[in-house]
Amino acid sequence: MTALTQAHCEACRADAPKVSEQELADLIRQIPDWQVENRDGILQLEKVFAFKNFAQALAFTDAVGALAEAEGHHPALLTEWGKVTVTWWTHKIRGLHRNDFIMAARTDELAKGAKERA
Ligand SMILES: C[C@H](O)[C@H](O)[C@H]1CNC2=NC(N)=NC(=O)C2=N1
Repeated sequence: MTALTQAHCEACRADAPKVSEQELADLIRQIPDWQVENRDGILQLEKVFAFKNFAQALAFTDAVGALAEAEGHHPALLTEWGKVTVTWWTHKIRGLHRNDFIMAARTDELAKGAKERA
């Protein structure tokens, strides 16, 4: 299986299966800093990224947005002075798909790059 950071999203269909409990347990271990949130029965992956100021937070937001557009899979983004909250889930299936874990891992890669450029 391709490492999450090297993987790409598959086109997600409304009848795609959510990750099983076992898959969730295996996948969350690969992105240990992310929290699994349950919002109205919808499982989501969430992480807060810290930055020196708003400009860096905004630049990271733009980078995540570009990744989302490239992969056709989009997060919720809350951009504030010095921090960005990123939330991934698959709207079509109202839950978590492997795509969400791929995008969380690739979001971490972008954050590393953002901090190095700081
Ligand atoms: C038509 C478009 O490709 C779909 O609506 C995509 C867009 N981006 C998406 N992003 C996420 N997170 N979940 C989806 O179900 C989804 N569907």
